[in-house]
Order: sequence, then C-alpha cells, then structure tokens
Amino acid sequence: MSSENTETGGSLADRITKPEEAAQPAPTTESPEGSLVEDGASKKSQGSGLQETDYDVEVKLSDLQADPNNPLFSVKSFEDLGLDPRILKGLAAMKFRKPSKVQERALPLLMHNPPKNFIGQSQSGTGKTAAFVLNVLSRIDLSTEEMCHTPQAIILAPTRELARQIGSVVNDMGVFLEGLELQISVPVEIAQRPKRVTAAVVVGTPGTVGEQIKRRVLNPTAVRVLVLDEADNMLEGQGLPDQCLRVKNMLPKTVQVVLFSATFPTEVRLYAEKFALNANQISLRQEELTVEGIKQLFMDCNSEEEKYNNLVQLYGLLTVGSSIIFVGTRAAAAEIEKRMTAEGHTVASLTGAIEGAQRDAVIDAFRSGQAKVLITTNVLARGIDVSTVSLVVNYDVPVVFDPRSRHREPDYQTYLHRIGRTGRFGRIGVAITFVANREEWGWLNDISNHFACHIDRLDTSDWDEVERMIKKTIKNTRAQARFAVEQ
Ligand SMILES: Nc1ncnc2c1ncn2[C@@H]1O[C@H](COP(=O)(O)OP(=O)(O)OP(=O)(O)O)[C@@H](O)[C@H]1O
Repeated sequence: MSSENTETGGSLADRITKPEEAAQPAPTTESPEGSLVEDGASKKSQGSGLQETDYDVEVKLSDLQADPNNPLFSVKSFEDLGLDPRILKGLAAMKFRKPSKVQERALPLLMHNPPKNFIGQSQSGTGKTAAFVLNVLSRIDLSTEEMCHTPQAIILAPTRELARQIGSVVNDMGVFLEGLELQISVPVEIAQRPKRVTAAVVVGTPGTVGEQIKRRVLNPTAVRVLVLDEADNMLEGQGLPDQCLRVKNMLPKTVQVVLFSATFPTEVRLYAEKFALNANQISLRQEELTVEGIKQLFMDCNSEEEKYNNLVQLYGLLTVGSSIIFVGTRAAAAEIEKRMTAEGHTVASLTGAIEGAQRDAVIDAFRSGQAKVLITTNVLARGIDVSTVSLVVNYDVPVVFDPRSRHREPDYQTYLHRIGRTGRFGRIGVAITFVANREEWGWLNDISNHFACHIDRLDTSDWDEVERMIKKTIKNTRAQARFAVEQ
C-alpha cells in the first residue's frame, strides 16, 4: 500500500553523525570507501567509491541491448514478434528499434491464443508498459464502427498520473490504428453527469472504473483484457485490492488478466496468483531488482535542519536535468516547498493533498521541463517515466508501519520504485538518500542488504567533490539520453 502518510524520522536525540556509530547491531559494516555493504556477500560492483570512473564510459543503448545480462537485451526484433504492421509503424514513430528483454519474453506469452493470464516482473524503466500496451492493441477488434465504440480492454493503475501516462503510450503506439479511441477514467472534482464510455481502451484508476461499470456507463460485456500495472501495490493492503477485485468480478469470466510490476513481495505474489489464475509468469530474484545504471548514494546529515541545508546545496549544483525529491509526508512536502520558494528557488510539489486538475498541471510542467525540481510523496514513487530525471533524493528513508511488530520498517519496494524514477531504459541516474539519525541509517542498511546492493556515502565535507561526481554522472545521462533518441 501507499505509505504516503507515513511519518518518518526518529527522535533527534539519537541522531548520528558518523555511520560507524550506527553500525553496531547490523550485520553490515562500512567499507573503507564508505559504502553500505553486507559482510562476505557477493556484490555486483565491489568497492565503488566516488572517485571511480564507471561513468566516464558512454554506454550505447545498442551495446546494452546486445549484452545478455542486461534487462534491455533481446535477440528478436518487433517484427519477429508478429505485431500488426500498423502497430510496428507506431513503434517506429516512437523510435523503438528493438524490444527489451521483458518485451521479448512477455509478448509471445501474452499474445498466444487461447489467451492465458500473465504475471510479469522486470526492473524499473525496462519497458513493461509497452509490453502490456502492445498486447492490448493486438487483442482489440476495430473492424467495425460498433466495436470501435465498445470497451474491450481495461488498464488499471494506482494513480491518475500513471493512468494518464499509460494513456499517452496507448495513443502513441496506436496512432496508426484507425478507429482507436481511448478513455481516461480518473476522478473528477466537479460531480459531472457520468458519460457513456465509447472507447475500445479504458485506462483508469480502479475506484473510478468500478463506479463507471456499476453505474452502467461502461459496458463490460466485451472486455477481453484486464491489466493491472503496479500490480503488487494494487493487490496489497486495504482499499485498492477490493476495488480491483470488484472490477474483475464485473468482467466476463474469459477475460485475460495481466499483472505487471517491478516488485512482487512473496505474500502479494501468492494473492496475485489467485487473482490471475494459472498465469504464465516471468519473475526476478531479489538481488536482480536494482538497476545498474542507478548510482545509489547516501548523505549523513547531523539533523533534520542539515537535511534541508544539504538539499539546498545539492539543488544549487543542479543546473541540468530534472530531479525528484521524495519526502515521507504531505506536510513535509509543503514545508520544504514553502521554505525553498521563500528563498527564491523554483520548485513544484505534488501530493495527494492537491486536487486533480492542479495535479495534472504540475506533472505536465515537470514533464515538459518547465519545472525542474519536483517535491513529492510516495504518490509518485511508482511508474512515472520522465527520461530527463537524473537525480532522485530520498529526503526521508521510505518506511511502513508493520502492524505485527508495531514498528516502522524499511519499505523496500517503495525504495526501489522511488530510485527507479531515474536511470530509465539504459540511462544513468543518481539516487541520494538522506539519513539524519541511527534509525534511518539502520533502515537504509537493511535496504542495502535486502537488495544486495551498494549504497555509497557522499562526503558532504567536500562539496566540490560532490558536485564533480554528480555533474559527471548527469553529463553521461544526457549523452545517453541523446543517444537513445538519435539511435
Ligand atoms: N523497446 C524500446 N526501445 C526504446 N525505448 C523503450 C522501449 N521500451 C520502452 N522504452 C522506453 O523506456 C522507458 C521506460 O519504460 P516504462 O515506463 O514502460 O518502464 P517500466 O518497466 O514500466 O518501469 P516502472 O517499473 O518504473 O514502471 C519509457 O520512456 C519508454 O518509452
């Protein structure tokens, strides 16, 4: 579940100044380079410090796609996958040259007849959206006027921003499919009279789509595909799972159920397997989940106030690219936005506290580059794809309240999704987590162990070095982004 309202940050009395102080009970130690590493465990890249030159090498997308160990690897072309020529034209217009690994593996399973349910997992930014959108576009029947106006596929996402984003992928990929219409079903503020849904593809949030079916403005009888994006989030906790189940139960029994996410914790996967019975599955091991192109770092802050000062310092370094700052609560987002704005900085903020139309305006401004810094909560932790994001800041370590232990625990999934807003499809990005006390350090340590990944320390006593490091990474991100577009 979204932990948007979770409070973070422990008592400042037990704050830490050095990570060594916090390391006592944890099964990890700090390496000489200052990275969080697990004792004796095999690591993806040992001993990476800030001086390393990993990012001097400009990696080409075509090289990544030729490397069998890379999530973007594939041996096939989109033509080999048997897609409609009009969809291939749409993909070419989007400059998609080759499928990624998840697309290559998932599409034959998704598009096979008779249709089978599907549960797919792959790392953030590896093209899951295209995988399910291509299946949807391949399965709908646009051969008659009547079918063009009959809902045939429903795609559900946890937030309006993600639903709108998926909608634009449907439009782009299906641009050459004559008669394709799309309905975005997200909450509207003013109580409007519900209009009949006359689009073949519906993308929306589960509450709104469920209401449309219940009020009989969306006829579900011809729906053949149901997709849940961010499926682990949609099927966990309270609220969303009921809404998703309600939608599914109103659809024909023959509907193909398709679930995708970068993360599927075991308990949720078990439920997912019931939600999508007898599904074909593609899954990843926990240690495979982090994306190599995302450089994970942390900063020791002596206090909450120092977090803010470090943020402002960091922001001063950001002359290029866009960044997202994740905080634990709506109140924290509002507070940081207020302080930074009062000091003359241009920042935007998006949380569940603001109304739909305003949310749309903020995310659109961020996508277009008009706003370069976005302060947000977990509401935007998942799925949002803005290729220019070169830096993610976890102002607060993501945590959830565990009702069994009655303690706050690290929110592993949310950490992964948050940092995954950068480093999209082979690009390089930086994710910096602030820790202001022993508790936060312990949580980050647990996250590092959980994913068997390095989280290196940034030395804030040397801001020139911090700047050098971040600029170098961002420069390469830009070079790669340019390459990906030109390719
Ligand atoms: N085959 C491809 N060739 C080039 N670019 C691609 C291809 N497939 C996807 N992309 C691009 O990669 C980016 C990431 O894709 P997408 O948003 O689908 O990732 P995702 O796997 O759903 O990530 P997340 O888990 O964060 O939701 C998008 O900008 C998309 O346009």
